[in-house]
Amino acid sequence: MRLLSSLYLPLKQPFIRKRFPCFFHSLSLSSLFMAPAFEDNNSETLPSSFSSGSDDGVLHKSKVTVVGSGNWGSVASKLIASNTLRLSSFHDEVRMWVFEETLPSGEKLTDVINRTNENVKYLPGIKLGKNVVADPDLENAVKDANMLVFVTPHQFMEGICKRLVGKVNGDVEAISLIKGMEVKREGPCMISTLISEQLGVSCCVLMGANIANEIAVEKFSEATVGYRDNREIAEKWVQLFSTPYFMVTAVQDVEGVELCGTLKNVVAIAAGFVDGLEMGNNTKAAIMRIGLREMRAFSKLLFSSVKDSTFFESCGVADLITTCLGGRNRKVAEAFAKNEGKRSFDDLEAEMLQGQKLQGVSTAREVYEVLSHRGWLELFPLFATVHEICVGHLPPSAIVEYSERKPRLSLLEGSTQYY
Ligand SMILES: NC(=O)C1=CN([C@@H]2O[C@H](COP(=O)(O)OP(=O)(O)OC[C@H]3O[C@@H](n4cnc5c(N)ncnc54)[C@H](O)[C@@H]3O)[C@@H](O)[C@H]2O)C=CC1
Ligand SMILES: O=C(CO)COP(=O)(O)O
Repeated sequence: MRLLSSLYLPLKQPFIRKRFPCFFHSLSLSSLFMAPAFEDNNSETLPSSFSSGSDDGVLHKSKVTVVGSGNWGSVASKLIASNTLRLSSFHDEVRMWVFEETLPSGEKLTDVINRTNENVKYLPGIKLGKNVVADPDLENAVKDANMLVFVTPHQFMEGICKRLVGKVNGDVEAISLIKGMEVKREGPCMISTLISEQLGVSCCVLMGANIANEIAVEKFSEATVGYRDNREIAEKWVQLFSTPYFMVTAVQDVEGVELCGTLKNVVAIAAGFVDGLEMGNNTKAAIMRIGLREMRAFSKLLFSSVKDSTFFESCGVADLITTCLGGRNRKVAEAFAKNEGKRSFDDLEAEMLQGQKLQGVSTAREVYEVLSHRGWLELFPLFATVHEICVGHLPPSAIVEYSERKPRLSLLEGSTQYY
């Protein structure tokens, strides 16, 4: 923790010291040996307006609503709520929209969250902060907000956006924490684009190596905000999420950041197959390496603006690693392979995740649709094979057999055109 935090000292120190004096009291490590961490021009950490204390004397307070209350949605609400209490530029209250459900006790989830200050279903044992107010009414939850944080499983976002058309304030800024995409007749559509287009708002993204249960107990992690052109807004999102144990960096590459978060879930499914078949660490590392290459190639084919350096941020290689080691996609894919594909992902998801949702299986299907439609299947053997295994066209063991398909492999390995 001390070592990781010191990575940020040269740029973040003034702000962090001002806000969290106790945390930094004991930090005195020289950061000299960390210098390479700042050589990358793609990373833009907190700028001066942020570090000079922009919360002081601000006339207009921002009101935050979190749309979503699953595992990550609840942790995001906790992070945000700790900051809105501290920073005078935000209203204290954080409204959290809850997809209402009745618990086995007969009580409504929303009532229990508001009574106990805990999301007993999706994040049991963690206090969210007394200023988090659960609200089952979507329109009511967003009506006064000017900062909207979207964090639901991606398959529900189209419906949510439709319900919100014309219901959000004119001055709203949005951010998506959602890892996934939609595929429409016109082609792939990132969730941040869906939000922007449907609601007429600008939308940043926040992705990273962020297994929610670890952040819930305040274990150190990093995250990446991706923004399009408005750096001030990106600063505000960084401010809203940053804590001593959650270090946020902003990069000007929305598509790159969002595609990293989206595509790593497909690679995590592949890693789970490898684990289920007990193929060992070397095989898993090979899958991760090839997966990272396909992530980068796919992203750059879709958006030429995507930056290579984004793949070295938390949203890139770090998220890939953590998800392939400890994520839900990996875990359920492991069980799928152990059962030799005889039990469906839907079944296993319901049994193992108790209401939490996988994103990797549907993302593999969505990616496959894009690959088929554009004639790119041969270029992305890992992505294609993951989908074919998920739908039962290939056995889980095919996850390493694809490399024997010589034309595919030679394209993947030899091509400089796409990499
Ligand atoms: N859990 C994690 O560790 C992380 C998750 N994410 C991403 O965050 C996004 C949200 O995931 P989680 O918060 O973990 O959710 P989750 O998978 O824990 O929970 C599922 C959520 O979906 C809701 N839901 C069920 N049916 C619905 C419907 N018809 N309409 C709307 N909502 C419905 C449930 O009420 C619940 O809040 C996903 O894209 C995920 O990839 C990103 C980083 C970490
Ligand atoms: O996105 C995640 C970690 O950054 C969580 O991944 P899983 O959905 O596979 O748990």
